[in-house]
Amino acid sequence: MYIAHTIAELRDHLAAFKRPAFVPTMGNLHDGHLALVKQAKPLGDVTVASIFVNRLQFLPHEDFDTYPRTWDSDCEKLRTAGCDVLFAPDEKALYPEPQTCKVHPDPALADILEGHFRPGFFIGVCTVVMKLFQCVQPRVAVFGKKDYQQLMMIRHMVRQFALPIEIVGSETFRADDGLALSSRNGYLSESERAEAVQLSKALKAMAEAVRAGERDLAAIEARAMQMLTQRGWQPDYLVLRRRADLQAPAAGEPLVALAAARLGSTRLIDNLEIDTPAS
Ligand SMILES: Nc1ncnc2c1ncn2[C@@H]1O[C@H](COP(=O)(O)OP(=O)(O)OP(=O)(O)O)[C@@H](O)[C@H]1O
Ligand SMILES: CC(C)(CO)[C@@H](O)C(=O)[O-]
Ligand code: BAL
Repeated sequence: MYIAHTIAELRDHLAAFKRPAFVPTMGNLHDGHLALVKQAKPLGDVTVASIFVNRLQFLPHEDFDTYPRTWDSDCEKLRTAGCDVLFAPDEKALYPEPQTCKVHPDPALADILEGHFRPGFFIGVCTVVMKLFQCVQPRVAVFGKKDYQQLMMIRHMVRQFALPIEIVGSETFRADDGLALSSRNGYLSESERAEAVQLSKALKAMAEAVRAGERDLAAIEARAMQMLTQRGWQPDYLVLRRRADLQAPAAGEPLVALAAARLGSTRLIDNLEIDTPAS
């Protein structure tokens, strides 16, 4: 696996290829990330991953400084997964001057849910992804559905700027008990880790209620909220939205249940696409 630490090194190396398939990450890699790399492999003539903890998408009180950085094991995992190129710039290499020119994504999608609770988050994400896209110039890029709104945001950005990049969404990789794998799961204590499964259970209960034909979506959301709150969680949101734009659904529209909640000091997100439309 070739490791590029600068944009120049990356461009020199990738000049020999026509169809890079790209997986951007913030490192501390787990099997969910590796599934993305394996999915990317047959889609291009070279598989590129990036590791960059992007300061622009963290609020001042968030975990930028403590975000787990596990360089040696990340490299080993990427090699084993068959990654060909790792782009791992430091902040000076990717942002040699303050990044004052930013991508401002559509507020209708960027300012709700994650964007509401993490103001500016999607400006930071879209700006770094746009920049990484300029560096790698991929033909295809793979993102996880675990970060559902992020995937939608990137698809929208790519469409609006007519970027010649196919965006592939990869199914959420879960632990045996149903917890979505996430780097931030590493912050959980042993007892919190056992409790963490309740987030996906709350989403499943919402999906079951929709499947059973319950029409009052607000009541379904309120029950899920109460269930987690009673167990000591602090939910930011637990909602049923239409898949097209994550707005309030009307009858007959395909749904997705989305959640973000804090367990102790760890904030987890998850979501579930629901086969049955709103009734
Ligand atoms: N369990 C998972 N299944 C599928 N894709 C995932 C999973 N976890 C992360 N990804 C995807 O991997 C890419 C990089 O994500 P990132 O490095 O932020 O990992 P993360 O585990 O989501 O970290 P965090 O805990 O900080 O949210 C994103 O496209 C993300 O959606
Ligand atoms: C897409 C991304 C790598 C941008 O920093 C990050 O938001 C992530 O890891 O999901
Ligand atoms: N996994 C999305 C990146 C973030 O939470 O900062």
